[in-house]
Amino acid sequence: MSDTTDLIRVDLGERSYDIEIGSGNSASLAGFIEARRPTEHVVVVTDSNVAGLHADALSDRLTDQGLEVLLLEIDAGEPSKCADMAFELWSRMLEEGVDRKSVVLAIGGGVVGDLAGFVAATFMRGLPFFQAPTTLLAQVDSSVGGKVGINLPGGKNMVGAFWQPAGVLVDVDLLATLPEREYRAGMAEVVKYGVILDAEFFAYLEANVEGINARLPEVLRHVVKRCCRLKADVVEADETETSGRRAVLNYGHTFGHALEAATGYTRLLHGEAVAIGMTCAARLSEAIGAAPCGFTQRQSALLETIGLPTTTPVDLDPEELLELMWRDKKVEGGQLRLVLARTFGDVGLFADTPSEAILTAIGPSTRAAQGL
Ligand SMILES: NC(=O)c1ccc[n+]([C@@H]2O[C@H](COP(=O)([O-])OP(=O)(O)OC[C@H]3O[C@@H](n4cnc5c(N)ncnc54)[C@H](O)[C@@H]3O)[C@@H](O)[C@H]2O)c1
Ligand SMILES: O=C(O)C(=O)C[C@@H](O)[C@H](O)[C@H](O)COP(=O)(O)O
Ligand SMILES: [Zn+2]
Repeated sequence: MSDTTDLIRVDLGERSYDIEIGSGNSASLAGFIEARRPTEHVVVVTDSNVAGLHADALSDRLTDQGLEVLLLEIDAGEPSKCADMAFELWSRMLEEGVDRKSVVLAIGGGVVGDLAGFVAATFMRGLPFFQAPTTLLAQVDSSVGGKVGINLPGGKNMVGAFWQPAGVLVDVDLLATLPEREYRAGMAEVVKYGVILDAEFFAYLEANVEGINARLPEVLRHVVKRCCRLKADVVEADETETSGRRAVLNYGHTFGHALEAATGYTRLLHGEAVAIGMTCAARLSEAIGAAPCGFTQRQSALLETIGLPTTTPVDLDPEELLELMWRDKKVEGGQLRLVLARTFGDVGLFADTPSEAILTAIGPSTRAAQGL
């Protein structure tokens, strides 16, 4: 373990918590939990990839340190973020005698975190919940802020809750085993933070693409810390997405979630869908005159250098995608509200965007061209 860890405080009154960021610090997970929610029993939720790589060993360590551990493993992948899987976890917890003194610990990526958090929020009307994120995406975004939930076949994250974790322990060393494609997908959310909140951070990413692609530890630590602080600030200002401030975190997501649903949650990773969605949002921002000419080009250049997709798959029908976009949780009073950009570091909610402009921003479709 490194000598130093960084602590980021998420200030939410009685729901406040720490994000601890370090290298090798997952070795002290038991102490991190017990210092915040004294307990004897931990329900560890993980997935079939993370189990053998990290979660089994971390669970053994918790046991060695005196905690009783129930280890629950789900199949890896987005399709597990569903009602059937939540039902299976609730049922196992009931059978195994989990009670209100137990805590739930997610060890995995955003799928594990969102699902385990939803189960924690609902089992016996709510158990304390900890996150030990193991993907870049989860370390910079999904483990922070308390959005937990599951997908419906027709809509992403359609059932869920705001259930803040009692603590988040980020060990960047765990990223060493992350497959390249998953790492790049996490970078999409990182780029998002630069675009929506911090032009200087966006420029830092542009200047450090080599270090990013090489996963240099100092670059990773800086990236994780900056994203967590930026997200914490937004969540502190608008915990439950009521005032509209939190909606900025949704940049690219109305398009992205439609792409994920249209492809059955199996073809595109969330981060890949967000990268394409951010490109659509940027194009639309320019088209309506909100963002200056060249904005999309600069954003796409960074996404593409990192190896992320920026074009809508040609077999998808823009009209069908637009229909799916109307299921977005930001739809209000019969208006589709989209997060669009004014410039780097400055985005906001826009209503009344003409459908034709949205369809054009989604991009050309060979299906439409073929009259399908
Ligand atoms: N709650 C939020 O605020 C929020 C924010 C962003 C995204 N999300 C959600 O997060 C999900 C995507 O998360 P994700 O990208 O982490 O996907 P994921 O959880 O599916 O993990 C990606 C893949 O990496 C594997 N993996 C995880 N850690 C690993 C490691 N250290 N080494 C090797 N393999 C590892 C997993 O088994 C999986 O196959 C989506 O459902 C998205 O909607 C939620
Ligand atoms: O935390 C948030 O708020 C976000 O919007 C972060 C997003 O990256 C994340 O994908 C989130 O799950 C999307 O939320 P949703 O409310 O649009 O389902
Ligand atoms: Zn996201």
